Amino acid sequence: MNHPRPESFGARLGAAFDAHGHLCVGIDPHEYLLSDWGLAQSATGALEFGLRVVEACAGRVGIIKPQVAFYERFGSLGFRALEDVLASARDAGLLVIADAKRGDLGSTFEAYAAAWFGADSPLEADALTVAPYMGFGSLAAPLAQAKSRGKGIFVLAATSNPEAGELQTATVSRGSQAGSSVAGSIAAAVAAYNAEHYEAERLGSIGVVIGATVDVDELGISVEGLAASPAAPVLAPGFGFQGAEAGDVRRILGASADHAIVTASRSILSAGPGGLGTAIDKQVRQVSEAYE
Ligand SMILES: O=C(O)c1cc(=O)[nH]c(=O)n1[C@@H]1O[C@H](COP(=O)(O)O)[C@@H](O)[C@H]1O
Repeated sequence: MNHPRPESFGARLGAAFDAHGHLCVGIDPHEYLLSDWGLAQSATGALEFGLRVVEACAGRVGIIKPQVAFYERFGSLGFRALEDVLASARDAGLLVIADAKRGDLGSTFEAYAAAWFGADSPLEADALTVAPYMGFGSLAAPLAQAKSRGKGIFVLAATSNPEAGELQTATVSRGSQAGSSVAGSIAAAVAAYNAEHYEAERLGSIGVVIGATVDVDELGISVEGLAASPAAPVLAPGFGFQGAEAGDVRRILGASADHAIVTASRSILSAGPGGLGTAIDKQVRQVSEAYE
């Protein structure tokens, strides 16, 4: 069933929060998960895996996040499988964040945006994760394309991996954000972009990635700045397998928790195909209790 979609990504995200809460299920067909699920180590196995997750998510959550790398590893057949998973998610009315963590400069980034945002692209998704480490200005083309096509972008700011702090706490030496941490400068740039380009909306369409395992104060991120209207959505992976608990989302993200996407992959997917629905229901309950 195809639902008519509101115009901006931020508006669609707000509708998904209202209808289904804040949980996002990641689709990460790790090698060991394909084995545990009794599926082949192939694009066909990853396709079957993705389709079953989409089926279990439909009606239970509003947002999914396929991890592109687990499809890319099977080459063109893997991309074909991902295209089918994306099509099935679109048909199910799920909001799709393609986790491809793309990062490049100007005109090259424009081509990535065409791949993930193009209306006639087989890889079309609602939003894309991007890396800003070639400078926030390198995101100009995808930011403009996101705006014109009603898509969203999640910019890595403070990632959940333990080694990330070495770079992301470093001090920016030049420009309008001089003196801020790298993570803080990205968060501030995203907030400023939303204020300028999505001023009339409750939620901006440009978000940040903040791992649920990080200390936002130590990273120099202003969660109040992210929560100011229009609020920046926060994609927060790190729940479950990486150790963060959904019940702690308000403590971890403070004022920006209200606009957070609570993301988990392995902790849910390890329930296997038979237990997936129950595992999602349980996680949805835990997340909604955290928001009561
Ligand atoms: O952008 C992401 O989604 C992401 C950012 C980050 O800081 N940490 C992080 O774990 N992720 C992704 O989120 C997913 C986490 O998976 P689990 O640890 O199994 O829940 C993986 O697909 C990661 O690539």
